[in-house]
This record gives sequence, C-alpha cells and structure tokens, in this order.
Amino acid sequence: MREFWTSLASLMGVLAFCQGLLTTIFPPSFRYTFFKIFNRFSNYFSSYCYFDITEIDGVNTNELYNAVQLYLSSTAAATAASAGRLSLTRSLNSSAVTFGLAHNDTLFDTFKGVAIQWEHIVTERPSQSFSWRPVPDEKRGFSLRVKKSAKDLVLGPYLDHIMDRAGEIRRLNQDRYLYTNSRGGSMDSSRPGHPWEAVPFKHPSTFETLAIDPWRKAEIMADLKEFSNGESFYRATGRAWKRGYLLYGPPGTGKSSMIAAMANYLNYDIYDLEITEVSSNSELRKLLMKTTSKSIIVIEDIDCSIDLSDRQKDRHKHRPGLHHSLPSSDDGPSGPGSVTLSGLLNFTDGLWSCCGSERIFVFTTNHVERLDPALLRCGRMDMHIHLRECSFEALKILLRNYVGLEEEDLDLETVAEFETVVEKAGMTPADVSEVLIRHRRDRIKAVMELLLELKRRAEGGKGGRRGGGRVSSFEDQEEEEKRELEMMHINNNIANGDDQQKNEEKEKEGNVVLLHDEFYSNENDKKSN
Ligand SMILES: Nc1ncnc2c1ncn2[C@@H]1O[C@H](COP(=O)(O)OP(=O)(O)OP(=O)(O)O)[C@@H](O)[C@H]1O
Ligand SMILES: [Mg+2]
Repeated sequence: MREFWTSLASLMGVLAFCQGLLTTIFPPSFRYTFFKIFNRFSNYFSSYCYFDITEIDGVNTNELYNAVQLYLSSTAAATAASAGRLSLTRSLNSSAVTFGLAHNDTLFDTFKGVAIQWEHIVTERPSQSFSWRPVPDEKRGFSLRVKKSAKDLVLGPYLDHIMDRAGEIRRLNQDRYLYTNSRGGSMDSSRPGHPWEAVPFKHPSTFETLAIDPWRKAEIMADLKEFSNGESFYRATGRAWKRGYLLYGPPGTGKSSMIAAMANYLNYDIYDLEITEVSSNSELRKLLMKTTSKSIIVIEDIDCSIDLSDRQKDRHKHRPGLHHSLPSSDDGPSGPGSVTLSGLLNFTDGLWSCCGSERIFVFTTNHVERLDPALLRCGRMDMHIHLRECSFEALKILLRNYVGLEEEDLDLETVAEFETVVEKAGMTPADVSEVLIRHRRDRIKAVMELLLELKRRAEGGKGGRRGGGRVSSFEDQEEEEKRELEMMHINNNIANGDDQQKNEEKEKEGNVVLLHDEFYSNENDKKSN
C-alpha cells in the first residue's frame, strides 16, 4: 500500500514539473494553441457535441438561460422520481412549487426520439475590480450534450420548443388580472397613462361550480378548448384568432359567473370594459390595442351600455345638419356614452380587432331581443348561450355544491317532486342558492325549504308561472320588489317621525332581508286568498 502512495506522489511530482516546464519554456499563446488543437483532436473522435448557455451574456441577462431554467423545471417535475437531486423554489404569492436542477447536477430529456443531456454548472466567479452593475457571485450556466447527428434538430426545433414551453409556464405561474377602464386612465403610479386599471383576479367560479345542464357545459368547454388550441386552424383559414360569446338570460342565471369560469378554465386575464366610461370610438380602439393576448374582453349588459339603434340611424346621427356639428373625424362625437354601434362593431370585427391574438369577446344582456342583428352575426358573436332558470340537472349541481347532497342521497319521492316542480317554478340558480345558503347548516331543512319554495312558486307565487306562462318577467318583479320595499320604508318613516327614524335607521338596514321575505309571504298569502 505504501508503495502505491509513493509512486502516486512521484507521478504528481513529475506532472507538476512538466506543467512548470511548459509554463516557463512555452509562451501563453503557444500553450493556448496547443490546448485548442488538443481539444479539436479529441472532439473529432467524440460522437457528441456540447453547447454552453451562460446566465449572463456579456452584460445582458441571457433570455435563453431563463427559458431553459423554466423548461427544465417542468421536465424536472415530470422526472422528479428518477432525478437524483432537485432544488425547490416557491415565489411570493405563487401557489406553485418550482423544481429546478441542483448545482452541478444532470438531467436527461428526449425530443423527437433524441436523447439530450443537460448539466447545470455553477462555479465561483473570480472577484471583479469594477462593474457597472452588480453581478452574481456565482457563474451559472447550462451545458447541453447531444449526439452530433442531432445537432440541427437541437439548435432549431428543440430550442424553439423550449422558448414556447417556457412562455407557457411563465403565463401559468403568473397571477391573472382583472382589468377595468376608467376615465383619465390608470391611477397606478407605476403605469402612468395606461388606460386599464388592474387587480389580481381571484374569482372562485369554475365550470364545476356552475349550475347549467351538463351537456351544455361540455359543449361550451369543448368550444373554448378548441379555440385556445386552434392557432394553426385560424392561421390556415386566414381568420383572426378571436371568438365571440353572447351570454343572455334573466338576472341571476350565471352570466357573470360563467365569464369567471371561462377565465379560470383557460387561464386568461379579463378586461371588463365599462363602455359608458369611453368617450369616443377612437378611445375604444386604443383600449383594445392595450389589451394582451390570452384574454377575455367583457362588456356586461350591452343593451344598457350603448345606444343599439341600427347603423343607418347611427350614420344619420353624425351627418351635418341633422344633429350637433359634424365631428372633426369619422370618430363620432366625444363625451360620456358617445361610442356608437358601428364603433362597437369595428371593435369586435374590424381590422383593429386583430391586433394581438387569442382573444375572446363576451357580451352579456338580459334582453337579447334588443340587440342589433349586426352585433349577433357569426364572426362577431359566434356562440349564443342562453342561461335560463334552474333545470333539474342544474338543481342537482347546486344541491351537491351547497349542501353536499347527491341525487342518491334523496328518497325517490323527493326527487320526483323536485323534478315535477323545478321547471314550473322558474327559479334562477341565484334564487336557489340563496335558499340553500340560508339553511346550509341543516341539510334536510335546506332540501325541505327549497322544495317548499319551488312548490310555492310553481303554484303561482313569487317569480312562478301560472297556467304555464310567466306571471311577469323577473326584472319587472325585481323592480316591483324594490318599489314595495321603498314604499314600506316611506310609510314607516311617516308613522314613526323623523327623529325616531334616525335612531332606528341601523336596525332597519339589518332587517331588509327579513322585510323582503315577509313581504313575499304576505304577498303569497294575499294571492292564495
Ligand atoms: N348557473 C349558476 N351556477 C351557479 N351559481 C349561480 C348560477 N347562476 C347564478 N349563480 C349564483 O348567483 C349569483 C349571481 O349570479 P351572476 O352574477 O353570475 O348572475 P348574472 O346572470 O350575471 O346576473 P345579472 O344579469 O344580474 O348580472 C352568483 O354569485 C352565483 O353564486
Ligand atoms: Mg352579471
């Protein structure tokens, strides 16, 4: 053993001597050329080639390094079980843990049948005398090893694939935003002059929680998925990569909830366009230009936001002599509510609507009959979705979500009763969920109360149908409710006197829901008498 150590020590000594000799005898330029030739020689006989991707390229951050890091984080996650050591990170406000290659560790990836080896190389950076900007203490980089025969595949399609995948991961990890426009632009000092104000979007509505007929739900989800995966289709057909959905139906049937579910399903941002805050058609265009791709642009209650008189009238409105003076451009007059129907049509379908891509337009209304046919045509509103009062299928979803009851948990008689009355009652999902929330601590009571309410309405009570036809529209009834409540307040105020009213104001506010219910039970009593 001792002999082995002695010979090793002498070998090291000889090597050190040779190195010293090389350094002293041969000048640096000669040594450099020697090692270059030596490397070339060894590479010539190797079947692999290597590519280094350093974190900092000169003075700039290398975008490819960041992309590779993100890409390998998802590959590492997929191979977490087989990889030896992974580093885990979780950034502030993010719900996802990111995997990464630990320092000087290796990972294997395959692309189109080609094996690729990645190594994360971290070395200490020699201390620098001066730098314009702070640089990390460590020199980081990835080394890629691949067979020489696959070099072209790696430098072309594989690196493109990495960049695309990294972009996708970045988007999924990012917080999504709900944007809204306000007159004068964003108040956020970090985005001066930006027309959209943003808040993180955290709406809990999903397609699972949405109570609509399952076949309809599946149809909408498939349409959305097809749209988001349809880049090549839209390119091949020469169509702008956008789609329009019109959601219509009575209040409380889930139009806004569906928009949130769509955004959560596709991971898109939402731009909630308040059209009454837009002062001209050109401002509308500018707003559109400032939206990003992979987003849903929403105009709620479109019939209330804009004068939907036809385009003919629209044109007359802007002709000299007919109304106010002619505007200086074809932009129409400016000021609150000055966006015209043609401005809106251009917004959804004109040349400007194609700036950016992968965008969904959603309009909602309670009165589809009030909309101009031009707005409804395919290409603008491609899919018309009618959200209606609760069906039996939708009711089952609400029972499951709110009180955790499946159809099998109910006895056959109750199920049959629900089935008979639910369509006739014409209750909206919002009404049904209200009853269930009120009694959610006692599931049996919740079911009984819901059944009672449905029967009451089916027999012609609040919001119900009588003889197969609607008593009145829901909106009318809501208006009626509000008027009656106001009347009750006024009567109370008169009876109690002003001073007393001030003292009792708080108490009454808390009782509004109760008064509302009492009002209905009184109304129903009156009707049944
Ligand atoms: N189809 C539904 N599925 C699940 N929940 C619903 C549904 N419809 C309504 N709701 C519940 O009722 C509430 C009101 O619904 P939402 O605001 O989506 O109705 P809307 O159709 O947009 O009404 P409006 O026309 O007044 O804007 C929501 O908070 C949601 O919880
Ligand atoms: Mg709504």
